[in-house]
Amino acid sequence: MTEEHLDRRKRKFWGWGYADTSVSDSEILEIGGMLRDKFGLRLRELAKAPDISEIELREPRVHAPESLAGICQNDTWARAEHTLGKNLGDFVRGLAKQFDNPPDFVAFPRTEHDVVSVLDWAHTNDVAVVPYGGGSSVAQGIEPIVSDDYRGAISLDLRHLNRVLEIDRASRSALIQGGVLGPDMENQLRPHGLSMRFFLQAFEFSTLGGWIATRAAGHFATGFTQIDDYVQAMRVVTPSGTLQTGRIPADGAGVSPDRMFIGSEGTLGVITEAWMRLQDKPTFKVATSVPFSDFDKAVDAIRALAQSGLAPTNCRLLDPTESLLSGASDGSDSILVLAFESADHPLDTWMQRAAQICADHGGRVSAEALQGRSAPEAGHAGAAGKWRNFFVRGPHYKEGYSRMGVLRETFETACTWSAFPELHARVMQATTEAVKRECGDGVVACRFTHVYPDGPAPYYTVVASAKPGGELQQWAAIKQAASDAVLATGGTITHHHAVGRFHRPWYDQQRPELFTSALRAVKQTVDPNMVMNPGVLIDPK
Ligand SMILES: Cc1cc2nc3c(=O)[nH]c(=O)nc-3n(C[C@H](O)[C@H](O)[C@H](O)COP(=O)(O)OP(=O)(O)OC[C@H]3O[C@@H](n4cnc5c(N)ncnc54)[C@H](O)[C@@H]3O)c2cc1C
Repeated sequence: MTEEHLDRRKRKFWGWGYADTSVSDSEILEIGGMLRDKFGLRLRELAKAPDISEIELREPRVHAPESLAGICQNDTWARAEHTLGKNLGDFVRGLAKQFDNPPDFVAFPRTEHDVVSVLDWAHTNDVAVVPYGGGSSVAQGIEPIVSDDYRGAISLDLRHLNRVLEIDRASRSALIQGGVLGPDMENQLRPHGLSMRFFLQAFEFSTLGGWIATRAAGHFATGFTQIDDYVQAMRVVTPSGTLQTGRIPADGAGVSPDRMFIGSEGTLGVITEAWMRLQDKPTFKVATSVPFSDFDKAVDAIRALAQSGLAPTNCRLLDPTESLLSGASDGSDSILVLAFESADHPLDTWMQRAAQICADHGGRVSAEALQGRSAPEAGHAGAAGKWRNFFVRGPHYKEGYSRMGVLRETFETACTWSAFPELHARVMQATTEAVKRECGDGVVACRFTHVYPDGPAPYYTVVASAKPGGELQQWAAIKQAASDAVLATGGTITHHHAVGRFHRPWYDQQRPELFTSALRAVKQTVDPNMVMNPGVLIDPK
């Protein structure tokens, strides 16, 4: 990919992806047909996507100073593009042309020095700064909503900090700039035979800095799941100065400075670079899918797998509704998508043992898997293939759901295995009741995205008919019921979607009070004027 290509390809100001690509109407209607036929949803005529000429933004409250003018833009496209994230409410508001909180301008730093200059100016002028990676936040992390205590708010888009700067082959790690998108990073690592293998669903339009700032969780279902495990060292620019942590494989020297910034969601500073742990490209892969007629037995099988030490790369359990939604089955079974990969050794022994565990718990395991081989339909075909395609295309469908009047959104959590049965029962009951009350129809589906020896990360999908103009209220009521049930039964408000502004009410309940004071003291030190992403994680002033 040439530099020109990286810099100039325009992203949509609303929706997902580049401005010159779109999911076709026929693809959206095909999904709509499935939802109508299988779940009885009421579809609307496809709404037209908004055109930039129809978008009206409030006048900018502040302007870039002369010294920064060369890296700043305040045209309607740039401001609109940096207003909304990628959750249901963002898509609904975008479609309704509601861009109420645009940044006053957008800064596009080309160097770390530019980042320092922007923060210096913002800090001195009481202007809030919202760091922006790929803008794939589903937690209102990038929407510049700030109080009148600030003279204005700007978005700091890091897309030009998009280079792999140095590779340490012996230590299998690389120094990478924070604004690089997933595919651009992998393209630069590939010639070295290396990969981060951190394929979160939003991989195409999210950045390394965004992953670190939100504690994202990627491709691996066990072992290395969250970005925390991949970070070796990092460099952060704060309004009080720049901080560089040391490159150490494991460090016992007190509280970890990396851990202070991982998950800070742009509230403490800007992650400009990080040394990241990489993987060799896997050459051995083995995969299968296992149907279970009993969801509870499937859960027991996954727990046994998670505690076995086998560490499957993929270990995703889809309940019958999730299987039906993704086309992985006809909805009568739960499906486990199971895979192992290695750059070093064949995996038949691992697969054999995993298949036996599944069979012991009632899974209908293929003869090939029991012999340690891939099932003929595994990977890119059959149930696993259908699930994979749906997963990869998923982000592109999001705007389509809103356009055809389908209320579709997800929420996720993590809990211990001992807490899971009650959490799942109460979450399903509270959410299903809220969905029926608010929408009159609809379903709630569950899958495990990640599993740990001590518990799963359950991920729920809601699909229902939307009330025209009432979608935000419908989802607010459903989300409230679901999140209250999650917290009441020992779950976290988010395993990997971050806190942002949207999850604040529950994060405020979950976070220990003394920790709030400590976090505030840290913020006071690195960001004394509280200009960094105010309203995210803790109250600004
Ligand atoms: C369809 C879809 C699928 C998704 N799938 C997953 C998934 O599988 N796993 C997962 O973990 N998440 C997922 N997400 C959520 C989202 O992709 C992650 O939160 C991601 O890490 C955000 O990265 P970004 O670069 O887009 O950050 P942005 O959305 O731009 O920003 C997110 C937050 O990080 C801050 N930030 C961004 N860059 C920096 C930086 N360099 N320095 C400091 N702060 C910064 C922002 O201020 C903001 O608070 C998904 C989202 C969508 C829309």
